Amino acid sequence: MGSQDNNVASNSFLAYKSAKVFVAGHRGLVGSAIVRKLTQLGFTNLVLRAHAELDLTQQSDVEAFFATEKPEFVIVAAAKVGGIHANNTYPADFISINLQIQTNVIDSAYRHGSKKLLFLGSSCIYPKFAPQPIPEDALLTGPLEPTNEWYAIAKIAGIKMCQAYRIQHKWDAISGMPTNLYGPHDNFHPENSHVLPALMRRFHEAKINGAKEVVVWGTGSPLREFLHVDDLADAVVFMMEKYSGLEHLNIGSGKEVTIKELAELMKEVVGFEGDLVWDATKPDGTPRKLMDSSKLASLGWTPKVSLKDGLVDTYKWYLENVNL
Ligand SMILES: NC(=O)C1=CN([C@@H]2O[C@H](COP(=O)(O)OP(=O)(O)OC[C@H]3O[C@@H](n4cnc5c(N)ncnc54)[C@H](OP(=O)(O)O)[C@@H]3O)[C@@H](O)[C@H]2O)C=CC1
Ligand SMILES: C[C@H]1O[C@H](OP(=O)(O)OP(=O)(O)OC[C@H]2O[C@@H](n3cnc4c(=O)[nH]c(N)nc43)[C@H](O)[C@@H]2O)[C@@H](O)[C@@H](O)C1=O
Repeated sequence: MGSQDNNVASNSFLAYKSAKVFVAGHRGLVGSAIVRKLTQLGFTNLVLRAHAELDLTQQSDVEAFFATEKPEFVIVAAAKVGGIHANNTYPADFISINLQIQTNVIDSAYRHGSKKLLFLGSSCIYPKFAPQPIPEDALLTGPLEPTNEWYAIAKIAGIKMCQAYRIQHKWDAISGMPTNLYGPHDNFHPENSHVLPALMRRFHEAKINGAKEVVVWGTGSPLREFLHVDDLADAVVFMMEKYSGLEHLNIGSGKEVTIKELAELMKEVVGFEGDLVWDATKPDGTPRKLMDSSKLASLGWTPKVSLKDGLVDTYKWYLENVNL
């Protein structure tokens, strides 16, 4: 599969900065980074709706929105998102809300004439014991990681829906599968967030309160691949311009660290001087999920932000915006 699928008309994205672009989920970690990137590039006609203005689980509201606005390009960064604890605790929300949002948006975008849509999944779509680094064709080759299988099933359905609309309707719907992300506008909730923002907040509060130790979940041995959200936004724009194919594409940094290494680095960046205590009653989740992002690399995209620089940047943002 090349970067272009010959059966589907490919539309330049970057040539028309006045084109109407709907970024669903623009207040979240990913959506806000995409809006920053598009604004920097000179896009002048972004269509944005906060959750309170348009609930994307409501089919008739989504339908009315697309009928009125008719966006030419659509990027789906709205979803019910959370870390290992949230995924494990609210499986019904993760499967049902995500299926509803993506089904409503993808179908309405197609029927109201959008030229191209990019759907975002996640590296959790792959089997728990997939070969490492994980190639795109490992999808649906084995059982999923139980802590996030409900979310993963919804995301797999999103990939398949884009493929089905491409095959049946010759419509330019593509999918990107990002690895674990972080950066400005992340969710810093103490329990429901991902590991990186959770630890940033916990170390920061421990430093401010003079605590002697910080509790970190699990054993510290799982490996994770982190990508700064500005790199992800860059990859999304790159795919909108350069990629038109049936297969989803992995979007990763290619660099993995253990959770223990992440915790030590976070401790250094935040400036906490106490000890780490491991809570092995909390789940580790999948042992390793390094993605093979060589297909995206072969089209010409590479990440730029190192984990250390990204953590420093994110902590600065946290101090200025969250810790008021
Ligand atoms: N964060 C990560 O590590 C990764 C994220 N991704 C993917 O990137 C995408 C974005 O994730 P991320 O930015 O982290 O998530 P966030 O939770 O930061 O943002 C999601 C956005 O979607 C909005 N949203 C949720 N439900 C609805 C709804 N019913 N109607 C309208 N808007 C809604 C949220 O609004 P509100 O907060 O008001 O509900 C929020 O603005 C997701 O598809 C996710 O799977 C993939 C891999 C890793
Ligand atoms: C992006 C990705 O995100 C999720 O999968 P995950 O990678 O397992 O996510 P996580 O960031 O929550 O945990 C990573 C590791 O870190 C450990 N860990 C330590 N201390 C804390 C802590 O304080 N909070 C959290 N959340 N984890 C902690 C934790 O025990 C685990 O070993 C799914 O939503 C999945 O669907 C998905 O797509």
